[in-house]
Amino acid sequence: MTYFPAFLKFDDKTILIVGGGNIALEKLEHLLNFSSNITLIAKSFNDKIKLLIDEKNLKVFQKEYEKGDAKGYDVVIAAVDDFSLQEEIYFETREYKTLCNCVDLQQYCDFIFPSYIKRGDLTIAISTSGSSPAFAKNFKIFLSNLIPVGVEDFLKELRELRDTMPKGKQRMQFFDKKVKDYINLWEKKGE
Ligand SMILES: C[C@@]1(CC(=O)O)C2=NC(=C\c3[nH]c(c(CCC(=O)O)c3CC(=O)O)Cc3[nH]c(c(CC(=O)O)c3CCC(=O)O)/C=C3\N/C(=C\2)[C@@H](CCC(=O)O)[C@]3(C)CC(=O)O)/[C@H]1CCC(=O)O
Ligand SMILES: NC(=O)c1ccc[n+]([C@@H]2O[C@H](COP(=O)([O-])OP(=O)(O)OC[C@H]3O[C@@H](n4cnc5c(N)ncnc54)[C@H](O)[C@@H]3O)[C@@H](O)[C@H]2O)c1
Repeated sequence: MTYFPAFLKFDDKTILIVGGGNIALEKLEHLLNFSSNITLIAKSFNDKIKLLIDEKNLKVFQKEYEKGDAKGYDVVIAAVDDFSLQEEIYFETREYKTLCNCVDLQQYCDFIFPSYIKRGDLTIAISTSGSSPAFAKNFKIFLSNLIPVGVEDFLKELRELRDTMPKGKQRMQFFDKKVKDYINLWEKKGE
């Protein structure tokens, strides 16, 4: 199975994470970079996730998951250590047209989490389609070391110019050259 790579608008989505362990924490940390409208349900929460929940002032329900709890959310992450509950949550979300991610059951994922690098407006997302999350993570580290310091400032400059210059062929050629020059210079620095 290959996935369509897309960058989704998450800041207006309501997100539910079911689970309060290490994996729920990992998913929460990623999601907080893109949304703050996150609710959590779990029988228990570990200390690290509790700290983050308090710091970000998130909505929390310490309880056993019950059918119906996922209703009304745009996105649900089933991050519990219980495969049958993950499956149950997935089939429940079919009724609501909610996007679901089950941390152990890839066949029950509408989307999967990539490994990603974020430097200002530059985001590089890496997926192995689930073949090897360890590869995705380590390849991210490898790529991170290749990205020049200050790329976020260069992107800021490009955005400002793009907002002020009129659209058209000339602008397209200008940016193509400017970016090629930047990349050539950075390649030379790496020699
Ligand atoms: C990228 C990353 C993002 C994140 O978690 O946010 C992510 N997993 C990461 C780490 C990681 N996960 C696992 C290991 C142990 C080594 C190994 O197994 O390789 C390590 C490495 C480590 O932790 O060192 C174990 C694991 N992962 C999944 C299963 C279930 C299964 O395979 O059935 C099991 C087995 C559990 C077990 O063995 O019992 C499933 C998924 N994990 C995914 C994403 C999705 C596919 C991504 C892709 O490849 O495209 C997918 C399908 C669903 C999803 O989670 O959305 C994050 C790196 C973040 C970073 O640092 O950059
Ligand atoms: N997708 C990934 O990236 C990835 C990586 C490693 C592990 N995993 C899988 O993630 C799962 C979770 O791992 P973990 O380390 O976070 O486990 P954990 O034991 O630390 O946490 C499990 C959480 O689920 C909650 N929970 C369990 N049953 C519940 C219920 N009925 N209602 C409400 N909450 C309930 C517990 O209270 C706890 O907070 C494991 O099954 C593991 O195989 C996924």
